[in-house]
Amino acid sequence: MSWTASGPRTRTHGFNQVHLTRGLSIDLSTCLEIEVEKLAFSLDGNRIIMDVLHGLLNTRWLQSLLKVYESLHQYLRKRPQPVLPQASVLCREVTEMLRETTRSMDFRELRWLLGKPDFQALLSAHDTVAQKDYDPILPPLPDDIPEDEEALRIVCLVKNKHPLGATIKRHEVTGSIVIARVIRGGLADRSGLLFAGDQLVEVNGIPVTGLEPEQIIQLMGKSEASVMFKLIPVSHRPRSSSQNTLYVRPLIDYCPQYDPAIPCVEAGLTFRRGDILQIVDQNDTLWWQAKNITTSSKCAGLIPSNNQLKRKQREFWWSHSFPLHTCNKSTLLSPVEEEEDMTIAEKLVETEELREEDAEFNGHNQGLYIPGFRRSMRLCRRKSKSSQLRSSTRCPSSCYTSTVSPYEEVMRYQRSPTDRHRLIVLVGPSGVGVNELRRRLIESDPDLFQSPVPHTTRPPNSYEEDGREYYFVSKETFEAMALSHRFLDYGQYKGHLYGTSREAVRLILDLGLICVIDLEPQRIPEARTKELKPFIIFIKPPSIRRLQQTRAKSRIITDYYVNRSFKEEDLQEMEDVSEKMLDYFGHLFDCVIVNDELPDTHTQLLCAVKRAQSEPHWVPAAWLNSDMNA
Ligand SMILES: Nc1ncnc2c1ncn2[C@@H]1O[C@H](COP(=O)(O)OP(=O)(O)OP(=O)(O)O)[C@@H](O)[C@H]1O
Repeated sequence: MSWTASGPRTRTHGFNQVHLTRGLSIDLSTCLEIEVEKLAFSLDGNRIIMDVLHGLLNTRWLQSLLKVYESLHQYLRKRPQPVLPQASVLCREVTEMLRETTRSMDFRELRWLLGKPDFQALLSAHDTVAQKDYDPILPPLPDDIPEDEEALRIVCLVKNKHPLGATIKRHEVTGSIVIARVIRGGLADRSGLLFAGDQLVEVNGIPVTGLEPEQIIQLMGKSEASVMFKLIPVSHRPRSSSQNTLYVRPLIDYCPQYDPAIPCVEAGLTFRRGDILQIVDQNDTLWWQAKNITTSSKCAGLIPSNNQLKRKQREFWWSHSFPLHTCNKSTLLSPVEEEEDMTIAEKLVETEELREEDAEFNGHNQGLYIPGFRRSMRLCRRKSKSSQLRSSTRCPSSCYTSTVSPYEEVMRYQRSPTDRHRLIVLVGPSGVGVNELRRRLIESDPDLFQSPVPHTTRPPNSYEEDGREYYFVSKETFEAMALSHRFLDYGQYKGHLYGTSREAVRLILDLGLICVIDLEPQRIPEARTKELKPFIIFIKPPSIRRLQQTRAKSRIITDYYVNRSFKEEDLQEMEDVSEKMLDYFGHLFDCVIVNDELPDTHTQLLCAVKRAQSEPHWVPAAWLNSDMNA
């Protein structure tokens, strides 16, 4: 059809004159065409608008949508009725008739076709729809239902592909079989007819007296569509707990299959460290019921209670021990330890070392000074990072787990525009690009992002200003600050102490800016406070192959005179350390970003930082409850 902007043609139907619901006298696309023609008239032939409208009308998707719409309309008008409600009966009759005339090959083939299981299934489906027979057929109720309804209850549950959602046990005193627990959200719970403590009398008409719980389970498994229970209701139903819903972040992995203590493995809930669990039932002191929000589990499952976990903490089903150890060295590194961290090669070339201000990026960029990027600061951090990661892997878990709850209570927190910004913490293996990304972030908007000025015991150089490159303090002052936990992290490099203080961070946050720091993962607990509400971003290396490709021209910061390029073993170590960090500290990371192509990573980081400040995230409940210590 050709379109002109010359005004209406001969057709005079108006869109609003066509009654769509009373049956389409013309089809919908014709109707729209007429409307567009009318518009052409009123738009005085505006060709551009008309072309747009015609283009739209002729798009494939709109045409398809209109076809669907019209088909549905036709269906609604016709309201098709089944020709006969029992096609399978007719099929049987035809098959019988064909049996009597078996001479012809065609008849035999037709009989074979009609008898095929898929054809029979098709007819059965047709009959179900034709008869609108969607309800399951329940077995008839027994005749001998006692008059006192509460004395005995008959419950018939229709099975589906999900488990029943209840466990049974033998009562310790009476020896009778009782419902041990009803799993929240499961079939039994949704029926509202089974309760913990109900005594089981019969299953599918078979008395359970003398049967073992396992035999009863088998009995239930045998019934196909439904299962019928005869029960003596529990006299005192436990009142459904009115506690507020509790959310926790487990600090361990848990797999019911490896827990010999769980009352029913099938009812157990698997979770990983760092998942978010919604605790829906705490009535049992040993086994709670929870849903895994992270894996979107619909039905609750059993998880060990806090007390149970603490009791079990040394048993083999702990797939990972919790890595944060209170015994981690909080004292300052001794010179001897520092010495140990240096390789032989580094010691040999010590005379050639760079002055720290000669580093590749020392904070000066186009008139803007960004503190915290000096070589000494970074190298001291790297040394303490590697030594502490080693010490945490050596240390037995018992020193920590005996004192810390295996579940951390969490809540949703969304920063309000009047709150201070959340502290942004970047974590990653050495060389992955944490400093590069931090620098790019700050340079992208220095009026919003800032890095705290570190403290050092090193004497200032002539060109340095106190409070710009560093806060220059005495060793005594530094040590006193460290002892009173005023540093988020600190370390020693070539006899001098370097550290990032809470005050320096606070100074930035108080200005309404976003403070960005990098931390070694062992120091994250120092920063996880109600005041700072840190958002922790893990910078992960890509695959070794991608590292080889992307880091071909990159330089690794060293003690040497020249920062050298990455060697194969550097890349491998980066991967290994990254795995370890994720393994030990993954549950503390709010976000993981793979640093593959630098510009992409920078964009992702920027988005993550914005989300941290404006979207809700799970945080420790202690950060939000005024009566809890944080
Ligand atoms: N995605 C990337 N592609 C290419 N080069 C990169 C990428 N990310 C970082 N680099 C480069 O890799 C080198 C090391 O990065 P950077 O100094 O930021 O590491 P780091 O994680 O801060 O290490 P450290 O903790 O040891 O100081 C730098 O030369 C940096 O420019």
